[in-house]
Amino acid sequence: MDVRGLTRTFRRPGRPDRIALDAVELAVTVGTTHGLLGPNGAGKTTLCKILSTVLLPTSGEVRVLGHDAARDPRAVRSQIGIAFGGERGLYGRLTVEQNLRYWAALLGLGGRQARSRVALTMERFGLRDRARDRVETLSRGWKQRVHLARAVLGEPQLLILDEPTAGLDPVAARAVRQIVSDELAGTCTVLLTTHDLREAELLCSTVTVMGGGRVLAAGNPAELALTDRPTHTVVLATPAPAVVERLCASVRATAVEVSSGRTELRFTSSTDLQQGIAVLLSDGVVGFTVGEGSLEDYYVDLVGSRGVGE
Ligand SMILES: Nc1ncnc2c1ncn2[C@@H]1O[C@H](COP(=O)(O)OP(=O)(O)OP(=O)(O)O)[C@@H](O)[C@H]1O
Repeated sequence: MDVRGLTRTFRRPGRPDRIALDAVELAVTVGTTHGLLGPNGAGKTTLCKILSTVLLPTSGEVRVLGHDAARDPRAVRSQIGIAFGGERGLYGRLTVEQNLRYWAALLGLGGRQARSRVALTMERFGLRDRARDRVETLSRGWKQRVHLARAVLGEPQLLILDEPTAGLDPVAARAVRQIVSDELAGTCTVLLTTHDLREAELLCSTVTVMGGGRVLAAGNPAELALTDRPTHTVVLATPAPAVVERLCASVRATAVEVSSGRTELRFTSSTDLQQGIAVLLSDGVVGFTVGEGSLEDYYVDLVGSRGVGE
């Protein structure tokens, strides 16, 4: 997938145009899982809609699986699967199996081929015991599985997942993430939008952070997490200003007040971290948690400093 200089402007009668995408560049390697991150209004959904040929770009080049998405939308459509989540696209009165059979028919599959494809997909997504349940009776987590199953029925080469775990409880979210990592990753290219940065770290080999319609950063999540940032952090459970002062005088560390009464010590090497912990323990401070640089910290610094949230 290759996006160059992509711009999308929405005309709004009586009001100034809204530039949803502004000179966006995106390159995703075939067979990998790529995360699209960014605050509300960043342009993620607009970009997904253009990639899936639902929306035309205003200008720029969009190549999906070797085809021009604007000029040759049919070729793109036949090779992609989309899961937008929520209630959209599922028929509540039909059972899980009927929904999938219906989609198989729309894909042009018939008879034995449709039956076996649907059965296999239900098996892969843990839906076999729910096959006869009406979709309207399922919880959001199970509905999301049906969405994913529906999206892969046509054996797409590119799968676009728009916030696949949004609104799910932690157990259901983990089950969906497991399906993405165990069943989908590696079988096709996956483009996933999410606000859950831990999820992006777990599932994506590369991410693009968007803000205000532009690309703010792109790369491997673990590498981004450490860009211009501390490698390790120690958060103290209770204030200990005298100890923190002593520690910062003898070890390469910076102390940041992250919330009232909560101090975070930031280290840029594991040697400094070890020395810092030794100072804390020798002063009798045992209430602290050690963390590593996270994508979330990086994201909050990046997006916060640009003021690109809605
Ligand atoms: N049909 C439309 N008409 C006018 N403006 C639109 C339209 N669709 C999207 N926008 C605007 O384009 C910008 C990008 O919206 P988009 O939905 O792509 O953001 P997003 O990153 O997906 O946000 P979220 O995380 O909330 O889903 C927003 O300012 C939005 O208000």
